[in-house]
Amino acid sequence: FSRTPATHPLSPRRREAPPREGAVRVLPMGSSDMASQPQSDSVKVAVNVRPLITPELVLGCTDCVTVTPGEPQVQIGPHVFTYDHVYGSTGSSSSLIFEQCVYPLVDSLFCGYNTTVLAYGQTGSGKTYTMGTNYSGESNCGGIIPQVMETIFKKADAMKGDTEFLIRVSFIEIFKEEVFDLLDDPGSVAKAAAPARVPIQIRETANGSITLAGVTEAEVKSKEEMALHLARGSLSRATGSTNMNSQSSRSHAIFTISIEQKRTSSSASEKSTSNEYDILSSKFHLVDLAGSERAKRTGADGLRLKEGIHINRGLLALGNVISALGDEKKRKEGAFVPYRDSKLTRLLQVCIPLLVFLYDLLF
Ligand SMILES: Nc1ncnc2c1ncn2[C@@H]1O[C@H](COP(=O)(O)OP(=O)(O)OP(=O)(O)O)[C@@H](O)[C@H]1O
Repeated sequence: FSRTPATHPLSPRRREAPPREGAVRVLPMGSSDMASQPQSDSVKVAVNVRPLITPELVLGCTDCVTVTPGEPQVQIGPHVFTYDHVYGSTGSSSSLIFEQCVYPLVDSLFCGYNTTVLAYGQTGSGKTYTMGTNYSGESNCGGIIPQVMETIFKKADAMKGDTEFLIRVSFIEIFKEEVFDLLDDPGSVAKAAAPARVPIQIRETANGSITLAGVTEAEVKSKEEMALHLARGSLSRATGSTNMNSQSSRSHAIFTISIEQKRTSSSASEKSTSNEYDILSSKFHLVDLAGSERAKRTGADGLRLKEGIHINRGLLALGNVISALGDEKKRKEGAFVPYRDSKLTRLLQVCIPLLVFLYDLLF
């Protein structure tokens, strides 16, 4: 069976820092199994503060984010924000992000939970770098996605004595409010502007789950094979140059790893006595959002400006969904959650239950 959480109520943050302006809300899981776990284990919100990059140093930019020593807290001017973790700058080393925030999710994946890591932040703040979405098999191996891939195959290898695995990947982007399959055509590069691209339709099944009609789900047998799909999809992803990022992602990208585990016959007899599963299915969604942007600072006009408007609209819809889920009173009253306001929230509706926000900071 698949232990996909069915609902996803929100609870207030455990720890508050004055003032609360701009604080990121936390989304806990909702199934009865998950509800029995401590909230602190369910959801984490982490900030990764990237260092200044060469063009910024050339312009004489300086850091304006201060990390409170020994605390997962950042200060920007008079405002203080507290999270579960703060990485980069004088906080913990960014190399710990995977171990502390993501590794436990890979464990959950193997226990049958759907899990999600979502990178959110201003354009140029380092989301793609942190997620490792552009991993080509050589560079950027410190990114989250390559480490997830490696860990999944290591775990699967260790379990292959009594478990069969079917591992598949899909890779989609939401570009100007249309969903595109990034794995549908191996040969094409930079297809975003090509009129021939046919968007995928989002469908809702009778039991309320969201599916993407005809999306490519490629079976993979090794980390290398999975990395090839990631690299191929990333090449197809819509990117463009703005004043704030020479290679700015112009779409929200979701790389999904699906795992089906089946006990082999040697362990089947144990299974019948231990009331275990036949097939356990779970998904890991790795979401690299396009960055929020201000046209004045990105210098966007024409097509870029239109893209920016779509990006901001999707992010605003995501914020509204999170706010709606975060209002405990409204939630208890069964208030409306505006999932249908954008394709992004529609798709994330299925993966919001277990969510790690990676909040990349750049000021
Ligand atoms: N931790 C880091 N250390 C060094 N360089 C970094 C780091 N994070 C990001 N960068 C650099 O900063 C630049 C912007 O990063 P990136 O493209 O990942 O931003 P982004 O948030 O994905 O932007 P957008 O939303 O526009 O796509 C890149 O040149 C990247 O190499």
